[in-house]
Amino acid sequence: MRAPTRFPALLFDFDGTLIDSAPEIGFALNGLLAERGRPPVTEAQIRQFVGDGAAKLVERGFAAGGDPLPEEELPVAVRRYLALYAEVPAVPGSIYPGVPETLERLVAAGHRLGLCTNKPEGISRTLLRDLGLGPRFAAVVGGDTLPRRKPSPDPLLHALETLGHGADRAVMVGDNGNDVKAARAAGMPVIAVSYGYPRMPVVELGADRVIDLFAHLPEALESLVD
Ligand SMILES: O=C(O)COP(=O)(O)O
Ligand SMILES: [Mg+2]
Repeated sequence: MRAPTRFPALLFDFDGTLIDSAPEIGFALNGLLAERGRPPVTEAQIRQFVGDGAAKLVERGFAAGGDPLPEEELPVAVRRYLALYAEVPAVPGSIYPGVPETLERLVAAGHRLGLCTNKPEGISRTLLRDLGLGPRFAAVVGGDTLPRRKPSPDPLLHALETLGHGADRAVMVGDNGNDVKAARAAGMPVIAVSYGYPRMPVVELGADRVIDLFAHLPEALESLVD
């Protein structure tokens, strides 16, 4: 029989943690900007813009050109961006090294996995499926699933309800301040990856551990056990 694990529930951020999605997001956002006669944004800018959901991304994309979109035009622009993004095929090479194997290993070791992303839930589910990662996740919570998204603890607590474990038996894994804040507010430890889109030096995020490779996650989880 498998030994019971100290942290049976593991929650993961998506963009910048499991996948390097900036090129695909940039393709869709620049498609929208081009349609509106706006200048494109660079991939480096996209990395700064991702993490607060689709509306913030679109807002930042327009503002980057020096001419912010009037607030009332944002919902239509966001819908168009999401339609363009949904058309971008999933790129298997966008999965960070070691992710599929490590997730498989964690599930085999008895962990239940949840995705907590600020990306819309529908697109997240489709992407997980197309990348072959869908079966690993027993819960998926997106930026539009609940009234509040990360840094609110709500998405994390909602995923934990589905997984059937309390925050005291769970760990969050993410790449930016929203992930750390949400985990803290939910009362759970957090591990940060150093290769994502953190918008500040990753050591300053205040995570319990920082890992440079996703494959180091099982070891980092071990080191959290008191
Ligand atoms: O802002 C987004 O759309 C996604 O961000 P996340 O997967 O890193 O939460
Ligand atoms: Mg992220």
